[in-house]
Amino acid sequence: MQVVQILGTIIVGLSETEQLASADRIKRSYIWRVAMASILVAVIAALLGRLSWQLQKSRARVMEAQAEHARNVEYLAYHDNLTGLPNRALFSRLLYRQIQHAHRYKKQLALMFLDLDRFKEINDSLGHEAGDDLLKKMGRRLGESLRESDLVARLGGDEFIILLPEITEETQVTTVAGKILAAVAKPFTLAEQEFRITISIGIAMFPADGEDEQTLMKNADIAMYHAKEGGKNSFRFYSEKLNTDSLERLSLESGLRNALENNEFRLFYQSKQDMATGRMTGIEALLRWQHPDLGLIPPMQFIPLAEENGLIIPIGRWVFKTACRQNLAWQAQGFPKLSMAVNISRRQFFDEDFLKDVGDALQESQMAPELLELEITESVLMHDMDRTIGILKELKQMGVRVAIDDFGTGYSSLSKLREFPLDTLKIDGSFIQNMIPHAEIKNLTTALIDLGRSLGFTVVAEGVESKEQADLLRTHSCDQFQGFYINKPMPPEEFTLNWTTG
Ligand SMILES: Nc1nc2c(ncn2[C@@H]2O[C@@H]3COP(=O)(O)O[C@H]4[C@@H](O)[C@H](n5cnc6c(=O)[nH]c(N)nc65)O[C@@H]4COP(=O)(O)O[C@H]3[C@H]2O)c(=O)[nH]1
Repeated sequence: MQVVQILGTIIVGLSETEQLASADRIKRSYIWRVAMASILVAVIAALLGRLSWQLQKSRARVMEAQAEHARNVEYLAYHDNLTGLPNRALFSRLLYRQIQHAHRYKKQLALMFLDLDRFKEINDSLGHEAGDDLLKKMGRRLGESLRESDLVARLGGDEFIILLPEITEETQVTTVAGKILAAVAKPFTLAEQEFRITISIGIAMFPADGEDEQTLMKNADIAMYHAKEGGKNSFRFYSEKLNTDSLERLSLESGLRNALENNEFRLFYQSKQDMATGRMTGIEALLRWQHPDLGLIPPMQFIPLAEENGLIIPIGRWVFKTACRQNLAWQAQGFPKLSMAVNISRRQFFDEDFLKDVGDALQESQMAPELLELEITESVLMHDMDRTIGILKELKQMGVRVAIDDFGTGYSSLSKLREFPLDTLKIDGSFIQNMIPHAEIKNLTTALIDLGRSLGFTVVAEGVESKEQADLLRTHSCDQFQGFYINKPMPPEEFTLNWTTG
């Protein structure tokens, strides 16, 4: 078409230069348009290329994000999100593999079950944040006291588990357990305060104490339970004997269920004295279980069990009814009117029928409310402050007295103590028994006496065993005391006899 135009121009008779100039213009315009078209095509191609590259990149990003998500899900499924340690599921897998390996190469393994002593108390008194903080710090400390090849995991709550592979002799395990106890013994800073924490460790060995995961875990748990029973802050290897003891615990539990019906509980009584005059000021009722086969069982062996399974509620009801009745019986026999103290466990105190049960016991026995003193521990006090204060106020309205028991062993916030409507502060026996040999405990005990008195409480020293202790307490203006130095807890008949003659 353009060639025809050029020929057309020549035909109309223009000079050669003019004709060439015109053809040249048309040619340049043609080249320019071709160049523009090529650039356009190149730009479009470049844009398309970039688009496809971006598409590929974003596809790769999506795939990477999906992989990352899958990795996160897997991490969360196999790790404890508080401490970042492997969780039960991952530990179980790794343990299974290690057992197979140890089996094939005839090696030993050690499984350690760890449980924090009194973790609940810390959680309850300092709050869950401090409890979580402690668990995180504990996880880190455990990791630091082990070798790379050892494995530590958190099973949940305050339970940790450790696997030591390639053990050749038991002493290696003992060394590691000692190292762990020492690492944990250093103070922890929680809620800006320093705390000392202890743990109990139960150890089961592969293959001696079990050849599969379940048996090893169960036996390490049994050993841990016995380490706790034996005074906490210690470790214990599993043995057949421990297993028998655990079976005994089970039978104890089933026996406890029938003990109330079978009338197997007894109350023993211990008196309190005025420090200055030596006059008897009150009586404490202490529970015992007269087991048909095992004999007289002290409360600490079955009360935690009764707390766990809820039996403490009917047992506790029986305790304050019996104690009120006994007090009235003594009054009827002509003995002076004295206060009767009864221990209340946490589960009982927060039970919805608690106030009604106290009221019923008073009404039924016709004992004056001001003669009933309920002893609660520091951990009850700090568990749920608002609720506790509400219950204490209602008890006050009923005229009942309240004592804080085992004072000094918990984590009471001293500044909060004044907010509770309490009457008596009982200093724990462990202070009294250690204040003569240890000057710092003596100072602490006298500080507790001063604190209690300054808050207007009656201060009672528990567990006084010697004249020396009683004399020291007297010089520091303690109000009353209780302990083997005066008398041991005894059955009502013996108590009556003692009262008559003493
Ligand atoms: N080493 C020593 N110990 C002394 C001395 N004087 C008294 N004790 C013992 O110290 C414990 C004092 O009672 P607690 O601190 O309330 O501690 C009580 C209390 O927390 C709990 N408990 C006892 N009876 C009941 C009850 O009826 N209900 C509830 N919930 N808990 C109870 O069981 C704990 C232990 O009671 P028990 O074995 O009777 O032990 C009693 C008592 O026998 C002494 O001079 N030296």
